[in-house]
Amino acid sequence: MPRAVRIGICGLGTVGSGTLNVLARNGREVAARCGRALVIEQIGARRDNPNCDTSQLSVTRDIFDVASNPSVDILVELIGGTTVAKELVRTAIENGKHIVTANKALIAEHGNELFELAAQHGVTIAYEAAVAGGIPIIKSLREGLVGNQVQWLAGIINGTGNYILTEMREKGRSFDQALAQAQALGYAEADPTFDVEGIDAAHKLVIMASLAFAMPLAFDKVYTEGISRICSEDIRYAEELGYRIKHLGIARRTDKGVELRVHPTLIPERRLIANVNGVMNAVLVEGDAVGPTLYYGAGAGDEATASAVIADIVDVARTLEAKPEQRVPAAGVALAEQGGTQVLPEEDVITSYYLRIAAHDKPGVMSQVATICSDQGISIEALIQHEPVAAEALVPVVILTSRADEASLRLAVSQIETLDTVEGEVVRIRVESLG
Ligand SMILES: NC(=O)c1ccc[n+]([C@@H]2O[C@H](COP(=O)([O-])OP(=O)(O)OC[C@H]3O[C@@H](n4cnc5c(N)ncnc54)[C@H](O)[C@@H]3O)[C@@H](O)[C@H]2O)c1
Ligand SMILES: N[C@@H](CCO)C(=O)O
Ligand code: NA
Repeated sequence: MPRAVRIGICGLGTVGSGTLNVLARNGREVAARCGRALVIEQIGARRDNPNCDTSQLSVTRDIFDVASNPSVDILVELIGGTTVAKELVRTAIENGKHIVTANKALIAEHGNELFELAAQHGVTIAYEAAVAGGIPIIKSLREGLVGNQVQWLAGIINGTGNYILTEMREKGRSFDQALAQAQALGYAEADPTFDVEGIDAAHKLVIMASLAFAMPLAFDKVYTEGISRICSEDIRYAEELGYRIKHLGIARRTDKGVELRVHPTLIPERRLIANVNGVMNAVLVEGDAVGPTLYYGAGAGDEATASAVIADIVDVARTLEAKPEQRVPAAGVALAEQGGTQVLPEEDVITSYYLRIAAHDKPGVMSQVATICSDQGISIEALIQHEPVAAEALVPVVILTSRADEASLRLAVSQIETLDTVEGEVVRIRVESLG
């Protein structure tokens, strides 16, 4: 029997406490599967967490004690953020420790540099919990789909955002009420604007894209749009047209580069992914050999995320004595084998659009809108016009367009907004068939 693997856990919040609790419950079976004992050598936590029991464990208030503890083999970083966390991970790597992290911000923004450092020191960085919580999507992309050229992937990869959209649609809750609930349940980031403005999803998207397309992490190149401007009437009108609004991260291989985008999206309601609700996440991956595959599960929460953290601990533990080149590379390929980061400019992305126009109830509006669209090569595929709620009130006109490039659509929208018969900004949301 190989010697026990010694684990140091930094951060005892939602995920840290969840990890301790799952290990306390399932540790024996996990160790049996791993083929070696798992010992929690040290915990680094600012304060005790009443949700877990550390009375039998060695706890330090200084997380850097864990990074320099010669008895720790694997440092599990669960503090979040990109400043102290980066310093902690760098220090631990320089001290020869393997890293397990749930921190997508850290990997997305500093992964290129940290992978390089880890390679120099012959250690690995595992980050399954960083994307889609408990769903083993990193392992699927990096190992299960290794025989494929991934064509595209699309995912609901922020549990908080999906929870908010679901609560708004199903229970008529306000955006703010639903967000407060997601925070109380431990789903939201320390700064919840990361969730609602799409930053967290962008972090996760680039991590998946780097694995799917063997490219360096390119967080600064993701087009990012959040859900904070989605209102309940758009959710309702989308339903009338047979669609659901979901916040998607999409990465697609094209001849001109890789599309990397996060934005609210109308999806046909018959698609499985359109029916992924609450905190659940789902990622669709289209491989050239396998075809479409779908991964579904809890994208956030203490024990669901702990499931991924523990899977990583076991992966690292199983290859603790292996030579670095015998391990699955953290980036999916050796860093020298990564291709370029040619990302398609947003102006060139082609999709259909949902447009909502607030129009005065006067003859001729529709023909003016149709002419503007047709001048840009855009046709109108569906249209619904609602009754004004009161005499003189504005009429919501909802349009689904044909596929158009972003630049043409922008031009059409700006012309529609200048019409005398139209008030305010046109609401526009991309539409994807995902078929
Ligand atoms: N909550 C989830 O569902 C979830 C899911 C997947 C990934 N993540 C990621 O996991 C990480 C942790 O998230 P969380 O939800 O557990 O956050 P959290 O805020 O609940 O926990 C973080 C803990 O780290 C501690 N901490 C921060 N800086 C510290 C320092 N310098 N020294 C000692 N302790 C320090 C905090 O006091 C807190 O207890 C983040 O990177 C997050 O993005 C969270
Ligand atoms: N805040 C994140 C946690 C999981 O990464 C979410 O809501 O999806
Ligand atoms: Na995961």
